[in-house]
Amino acid sequence: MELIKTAALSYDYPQTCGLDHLDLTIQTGEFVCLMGPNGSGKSTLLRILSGLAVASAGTYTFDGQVIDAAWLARPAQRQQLHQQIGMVFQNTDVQLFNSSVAEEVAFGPRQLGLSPAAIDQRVTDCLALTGATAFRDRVPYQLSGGEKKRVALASVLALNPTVLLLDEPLNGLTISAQTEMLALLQQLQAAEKTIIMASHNYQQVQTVGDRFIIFNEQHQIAADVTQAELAAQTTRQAELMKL
Ligand SMILES: Nc1ncnc2c1ncn2[C@@H]1O[C@H](COP(=O)(O)OP(=O)(O)OP(=O)(O)O)[C@@H](O)[C@H]1O
Repeated sequence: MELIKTAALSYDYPQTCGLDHLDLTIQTGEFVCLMGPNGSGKSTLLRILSGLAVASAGTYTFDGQVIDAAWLARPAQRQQLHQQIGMVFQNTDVQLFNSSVAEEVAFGPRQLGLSPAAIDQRVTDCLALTGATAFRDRVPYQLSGGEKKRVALASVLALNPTVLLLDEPLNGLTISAQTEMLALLQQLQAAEKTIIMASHNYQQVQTVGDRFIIFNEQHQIAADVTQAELAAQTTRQAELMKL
């Protein structure tokens, strides 16, 4: 099913272009890797898809609904989108603000009005899933970068979103933690989540992504290819290895 669609979507920052005329369609259950040089627009696209930013021109449609400034201005609608689309930020410090890890993960489910027992169950499950159970009583702010990533993912999963947006989720993780994170994302895809992940590390993600959307320095899509298509494009692969 067509879940996400953008048509001629552009985004302008005050002094620079963020995205230039993007046309893309993402189906439910796909595992999409966004790749490309620094500043090419990957984070900007994730911010628009999550509803944190609004396109300067063109349209963004999620699950048949056009998401624009007017639609997002209604708090109930914005909350509905944020429940369906979870985002793990590149800088996890911006999303961790509670006094303990357990509180951090409980925050979203509490906003949804779940019972204390149901909240506790979600916290326990999501911490176990992300390998963060040992940090349950720690202060999120004092965790290492890699530990913060797991807690951020746990807090996003606690809302049971259908789409997961991840901005460089492997940064700051050890090699074994990167492998665990990718295995977890594949497990989530198998549970019918749609995964959209920005990454620099082609070597790490080449076997997990179904599809690779590659940006160029002009903030446009340079290529939109399946894993098999990319595997046959040796020059492009060599370029991605250098990112
Ligand atoms: N808050 C901002 N204010 C002004 N310009 C910005 C801002 N954020 C991003 N940009 C600019 O928009 C363009 C796209 O940036 P974006 O962060 O989306 O790229 P990216 O592909 O995610 O980069 P990276 O790989 O370095 O994270 C860049 O030219 C960047 O300098």
